[in-house]
Amino acid sequence: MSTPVLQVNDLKKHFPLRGGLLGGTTGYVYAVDGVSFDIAKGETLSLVGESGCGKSTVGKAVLRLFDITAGQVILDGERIDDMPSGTLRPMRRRMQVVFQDPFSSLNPRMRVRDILAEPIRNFGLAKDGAELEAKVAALMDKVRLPRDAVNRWPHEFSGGQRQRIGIARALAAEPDIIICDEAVSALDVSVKAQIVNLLQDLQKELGLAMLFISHDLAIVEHMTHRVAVMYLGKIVEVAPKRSLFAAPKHPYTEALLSAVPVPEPGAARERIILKGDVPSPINPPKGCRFHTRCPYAFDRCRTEEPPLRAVADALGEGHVAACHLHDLSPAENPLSGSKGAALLAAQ
Ligand SMILES: Nc1ncnc2c1ncn2[C@@H]1O[C@H](COP(=O)(O)OP(=O)(O)OP(=O)(O)O)[C@@H](O)[C@H]1O
Repeated sequence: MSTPVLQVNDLKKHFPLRGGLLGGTTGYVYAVDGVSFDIAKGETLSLVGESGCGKSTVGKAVLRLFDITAGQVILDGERIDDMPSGTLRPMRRRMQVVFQDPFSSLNPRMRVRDILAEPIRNFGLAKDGAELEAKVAALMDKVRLPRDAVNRWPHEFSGGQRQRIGIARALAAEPDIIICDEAVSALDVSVKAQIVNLLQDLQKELGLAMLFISHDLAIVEHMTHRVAVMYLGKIVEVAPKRSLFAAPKHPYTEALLSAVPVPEPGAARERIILKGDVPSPINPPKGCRFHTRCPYAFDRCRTEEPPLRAVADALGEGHVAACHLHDLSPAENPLSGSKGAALLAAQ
C-alpha cells in the first residue's frame, strides 16, 4: 500500500487554563486527546461532531498553527510536528486550508489576481510573469469564475464566489492535501451544494487528499469517502461513508445520524434525543466519555475506556468504533447491524 498523504498518530492538544492570583496553570482543556487517522491520495476523510468536540483543533494542529502536546503529524512519510520552521516552509505549501468565512479570509485590499498570485510567487511556482498570468487564469477556470474577474476586489463577489476564490488560492500553492474547516457552513443551501460539487470535482481531477471538517452530516454524506466521528476530544468511530450511514457502530454516531433527514419517506430514521449537554473538556468523564449521555451505557462504560478497534460490518472492511457494546452478543447489542441493513434495503 502506498504511504498515506497524511498520518496523524495519537495527537493530543491540551490548552492550559490560567488563573489564580499568580496566573499559573490551574488545569487543561483536553481539546484533542489521542486522535489517530490517515488520509490517502485522492481520498476525502470527513471529521464530524458537535461544536467544541475538537475538530478545528485537529485541523489547526495538522497545519501546525500551534505546537501540539503529544503525538505525531506525518505528511507524505515525514514528521512535521517537530520540524523546525525553516524545513517546514516547503511542507506548508503542500497543505492548504479553506476556512469557513469567505468574507474575512480574503484580504479586502488585494485584487483577485494578487490574492492568487501571492502563493505562486511565494513558493516560486512560476518562472516568469507570463507563466504566473497563465497559472492565475487556469485557477479561475478551475473554480469556474470568469477570467476577467481577476481585476475585481473581494467585496464585489457573493459569498459563494468568494469561497471559490478561497479554493483557488488554496490550489495556487499546488498542495497535496486541502483542509476544509467548515468551508461551506456559512453559505446558503443552494450555494453550499455548488461548492461541495466543485470541491468534489477538483479533488477527483487533481487527485488531492482532503480533510473535510464539518458539523453537518448531511453535507458530508454527499462528498466523502470515509467519516471519522469525534466526541469530546476523541474519535469514537471511523468507517467508509456507506457503512457509517447505513450501520453506525457507535451510539453517538447513531444519535447524530438520527437527526439527518432521509429523502425516502419509507427510510425515515427514528430521532434519538440525547440527554444532557456535552460535558466539559476540562474535566471529561471517566471510562467512555460518552457514557453520561449514552442510551445504552452499562457499568463497564463508566469505568473502562473502550479502545478504538475493528468491528464486524456486513457492508465491508475498515469499520472501527470505540464501544463496549461490541463485546456483547449480537442479540444483546443494539448496534449489531439490523437497523442498518433495514435502512440499506429501503434505499
Ligand atoms: N486557544 C484555545 N485555548 C483554550 N481552549 C481552546 C482553544 N481553542 C479551542 N479551545 C477549546 O477546545 C475545545 C475544542 O475546540 P474546537 O474549536 O477544536 O472544537 P470544534 O469541534 O471545532 O467546534 P467549533 O466547530 O465550534 O469550532 C473547545 O472546548 C474549545 O473551547
